[in-house]
Amino acid sequence: SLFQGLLSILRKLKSTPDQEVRILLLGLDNGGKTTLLKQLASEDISHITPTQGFNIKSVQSQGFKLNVWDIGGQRKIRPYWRNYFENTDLLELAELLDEEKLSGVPVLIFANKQDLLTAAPASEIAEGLNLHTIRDRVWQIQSCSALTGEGVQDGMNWVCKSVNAKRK
Ligand SMILES: Nc1nc2c(ncn2[C@@H]2O[C@H](COP(=O)(O)OP(=O)(O)OP(=O)(O)O)[C@@H](O)[C@H]2O)c(=O)[nH]1
Ligand SMILES: [Mg+2]
Repeated sequence: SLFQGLLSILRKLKSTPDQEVRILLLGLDNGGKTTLLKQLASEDISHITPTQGFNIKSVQSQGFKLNVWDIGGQRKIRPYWRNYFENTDLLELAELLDEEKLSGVPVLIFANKQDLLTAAPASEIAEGLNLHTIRDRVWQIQSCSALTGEGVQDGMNWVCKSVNAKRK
């Protein structure tokens, strides 16, 4: 299928040169991943529909080429995540952290939609996800609004800083 073709291309892209950073944007549907990615690339965010597969976008930041993979989060798409990781369900952060192929990879959690009064604050999300128990890698939680762009670049700056530190 087209999807399998895409996956095989993505697998070939796996070896990433030094100045390039591969970022997986994972999360449940409607979380704002695509909006965040488009905001990052300074693209129009007014006509975004649920992602039926992948979006890949490259953005330059701090001398890095960030190759961001935005993967659809709808329940019917989530099973495909495992094609990439060759693992079963990866619905939980804990499972992602256990994934051998992602060992030591810095983790950034975006607490998105902070422009909404009903949004859970980052501190609450950090507690709910037990982030303080993560000891095997650097992690960060970043409040943001993909709608206004607030916090998005700050999050990516942290990513660049962490990748830099890891490669030195
Ligand atoms: N208020 C508010 N709405 C947002 C924000 N970010 C995204 N949205 C809205 O949330 C909805 C879903 O956004 P998407 O970017 O499509 O979400 P997604 O995570 O890519 O969803 P899937 O592709 O289905 O996995 C859209 O209506 C966005 O406009 C935000 O920071 N604030
Ligand atoms: Mg999307």
